[in-house]
Amino acid sequence: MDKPVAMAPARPLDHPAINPRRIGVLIANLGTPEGTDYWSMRRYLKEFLSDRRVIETPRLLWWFILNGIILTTRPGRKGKDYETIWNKALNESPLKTVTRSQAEKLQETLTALDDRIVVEWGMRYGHPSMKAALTSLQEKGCDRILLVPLYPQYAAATTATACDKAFEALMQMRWQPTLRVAPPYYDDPVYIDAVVTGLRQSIAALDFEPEVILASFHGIPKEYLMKGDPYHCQCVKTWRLMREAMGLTPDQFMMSFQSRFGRAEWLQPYTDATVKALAERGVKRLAVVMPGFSVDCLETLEEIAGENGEIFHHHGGEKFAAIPCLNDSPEGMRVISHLAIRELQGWISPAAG
Ligand SMILES: C=CC1=C(C)c2cc3[nH]c(cc4nc(cc5[nH]c(cc1n2)c(C)c5CCC(=O)O)C(CCC(=O)O)=C4C)c(C)c3C=C
Ligand SMILES: [Fe+2]
Ligand SMILES: [Fe+2]
Repeated sequence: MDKPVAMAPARPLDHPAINPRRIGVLIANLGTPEGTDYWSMRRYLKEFLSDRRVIETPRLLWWFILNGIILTTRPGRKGKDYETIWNKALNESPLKTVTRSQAEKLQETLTALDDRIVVEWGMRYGHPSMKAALTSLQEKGCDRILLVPLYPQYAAATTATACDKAFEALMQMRWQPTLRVAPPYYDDPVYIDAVVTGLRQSIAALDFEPEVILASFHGIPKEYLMKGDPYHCQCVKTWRLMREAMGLTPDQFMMSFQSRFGRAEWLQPYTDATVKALAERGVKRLAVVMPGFSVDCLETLEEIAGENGEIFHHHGGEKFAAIPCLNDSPEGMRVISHLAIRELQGWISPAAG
């Protein structure tokens, strides 16, 4: 009789633990300072404005401008602006509070479809970092990860740099998860319907009917458009689709670019100049919607609701409204869930979604 063959154990006794296979979803946004004090602001601005995707000025020249002028004056000034919007209950900026809530709500929706899905949120600058979020997903056993940059319109300065940071984190991993990236959604019918529905609901709740609605998008330097960045064209398409859905003319539903930084020319028309010109032209009731921001932040709450509201009133305007972003509202979550479920196809059961 043959001797039984000794079977090698399936796994050596000191084999590292094997986690169950899960699927990760990482929602990513820009990032925000940890505090409003000088050093927190300086740390945030230094990381942000040292990014070559954001500032393309030659390195040596920019080093002197950044360290010599910007990082000495801007942290104090902008820290005061952040104080006006700060979430004092949680001691954090609204961008963080809302992004966390978006992740929690998305987790609930996706768990109902497939309990293997784990949702995390990460910031391109500051905390929680993209690396921390990706590592956490990996530690939870995710070998497939969907990255959803929460920018409806693609810009190298926002979407591409978030992807760079994610892939940079993957560079250090022995067992890299498979990474998928959700595309920009500037013309997605679900997104357009959500921003238009949100706009209609906000207008219905106002104590006035706007004569003009202005869609204000964050700007980028005009040079970036000339070099081939599609951001401008994607913003224009979002604006056109929203205008058509609202049934308004280009005079009733206008478009502009805000948040200019530095002395170079940025995409035009500028929001502050447009708001001023409208007030001077005799427009008394104005609403500003900011469809390029998935979350209310300094640029929507302080710059538009605060500064531009003042500009409008100062030049003769009477009623001004800054329309809230989609945030974690049912409409906002409808967009994020739609993107995630669509892009997860093939990883989750076809019936899901
Ligand atoms: C929505 C898309 C955004 C694009 C495009 C964008 C381009 C861009 N931004 C800067 C410089 C700054 N932006 C700042 C704040 C900020 N920017 C966005 C979004 C886009 N930026 C958001 C959501 C925020 C707010 C973050 C928050 O904490 O609430 C700031 C910091 C504030 C300040 O100092 O003014 C800077 C600086 C450039 C140069 C740029 C394109 C090249
Ligand atoms: Fe910005
Ligand atoms: Fe364009």
